[in-house]
Amino acid sequence: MPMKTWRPLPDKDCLPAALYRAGQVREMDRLAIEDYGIPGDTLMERAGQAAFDLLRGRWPEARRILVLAGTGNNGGDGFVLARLALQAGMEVQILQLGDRERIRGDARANALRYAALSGPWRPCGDHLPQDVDLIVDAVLGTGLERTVEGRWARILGQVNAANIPVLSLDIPSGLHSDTGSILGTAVCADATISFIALKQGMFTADGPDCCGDISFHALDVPAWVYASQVLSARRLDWSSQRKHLRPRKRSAHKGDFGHVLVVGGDRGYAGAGRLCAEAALRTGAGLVSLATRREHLPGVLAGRPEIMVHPVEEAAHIDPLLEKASVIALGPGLGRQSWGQALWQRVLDRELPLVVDADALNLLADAPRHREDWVLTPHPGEAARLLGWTTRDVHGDRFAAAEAIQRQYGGVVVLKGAGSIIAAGAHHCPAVCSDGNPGMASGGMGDVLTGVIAGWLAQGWPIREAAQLGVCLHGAAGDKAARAGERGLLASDLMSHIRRLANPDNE
Ligand SMILES: NC(=O)C1=CN([C@@H]2O[C@H](COP(=O)(O)OP(=O)(O)OC[C@H]3O[C@@H](n4cnc5c(N)ncnc54)[C@H](O)[C@@H]3O)[C@@H](O)[C@H]2O)[C@@H](O)CC1
Ligand SMILES: [K+]
Repeated sequence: MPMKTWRPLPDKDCLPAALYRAGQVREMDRLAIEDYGIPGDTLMERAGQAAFDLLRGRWPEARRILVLAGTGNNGGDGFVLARLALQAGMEVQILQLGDRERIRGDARANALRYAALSGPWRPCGDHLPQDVDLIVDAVLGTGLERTVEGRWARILGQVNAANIPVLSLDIPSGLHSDTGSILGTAVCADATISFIALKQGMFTADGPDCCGDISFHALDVPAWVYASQVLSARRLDWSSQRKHLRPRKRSAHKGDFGHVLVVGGDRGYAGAGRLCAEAALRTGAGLVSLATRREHLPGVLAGRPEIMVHPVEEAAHIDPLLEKASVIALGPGLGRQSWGQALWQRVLDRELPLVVDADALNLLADAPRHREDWVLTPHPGEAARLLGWTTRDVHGDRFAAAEAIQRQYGGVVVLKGAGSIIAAGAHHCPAVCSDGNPGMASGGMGDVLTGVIAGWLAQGWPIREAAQLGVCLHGAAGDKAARAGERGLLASDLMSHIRRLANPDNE
């Protein structure tokens, strides 16, 4: 059999933005097969071939291939790949999870084709062979319907513990296509090649950890098949968002770019307000004021004199500042004491676009309100409080959590964490940001995000667009800063990158 030439692994920029749920991809399969007349066997052949091409390109030295196969069509893809590998002269073995008698249809046809070449195919015992160069995970795909347990869980655990590269077909086994949460146990792959459409769960919660490098093959399914489905989510990154930015007019003055008022920084939290204010300035806000405790003034001014710092000891002191502001960022270091509570109440009475973060979200959870002109930026713990869910529930379905907060509280919700989700109401599909890295799990990063979103709002962007631009700019700045290492990354390390990225022409 002639060997296909290798196409390089597409980088993130080449991945489609449209994301779907497993049920939608199943419907696309059905349409392609029944209405367009592409035999299911042909789709499976294309899937196995695409995966084999990727394998050859990424691991050219691999000779000994172990394919872990389930009993569904995901296993069928694995049988195609196994046959192609065998025909290419590789040493191949298939370990079967589940009863091989249950394999049906196209998967069965491909299992028999493989067996006809005398390829080793044996039931999976309790131990994973270690003398292989590569493991192909073809156990479970979009058909995952319950928790992975027993022998299956033990074997997937051994796959993760072995120091052997793993390629997952379609989606890592055990990862839920719709939520990105692990059902019991899931494979953590080095690379995943996804077929027909990207699944929304690959980009949030456990998805990024499990998938490794994501690659995509449409299996030449025609465009109208995609048109039959409304995408369930949209993948965003800075490289797509930056296209919305235009150079400033030469005649611009600072009044054109708004005035952000940051409200926060109770005793002991001076840094939060300062980080937020500086991030708004670096994003391009014309003016930034910070309303905070009197004792924080000297420190903030010494470090960043461009921030107009105002002492606010009583809530009424903030009124003149509210008159001048065009956007408010409320919450960084606000605390939940009487000082923070009084400011929260005072600010809520004004009709100004708001970014609400940190303790302001906890105050909101205590006394829920609904507004359309705010961006709420909870992390999973704050999201859980807003909803009365557990943090585990939030992690279990981050899309549902973000949408539920949006329904209850209005505006635009940014659910932070790996694969931040932006929910903006029933008329917009949720977005998930694929920028960012675990180095950003450190104090002050949320304050910077709040400032960045407020910075875009101040420059006139509508709240949904400001939230999208903000989340992606923040994630991309974090990725740039993390080039020097994820551990030890500081929130303030993002500032110079925010500035550079916010000016795409200068990058
Ligand atoms: N024509 C098609 O439908 C195509 C399907 N493709 C592949 O087919 C996959 C979907 O195939 P299927 O719908 O057959 O589903 P899967 O192959 O993902 O698995 C379904 C089987 O696994 C069992 N199962 C589900 N959860 C389990 C668990 N936790 N523990 C043990 N067993 C479990 C189910 O009972 C069922 O027997 C895709 O992910 C993709 O890899 C591709 O070949 C492209 C074409
Ligand atoms: K899989």
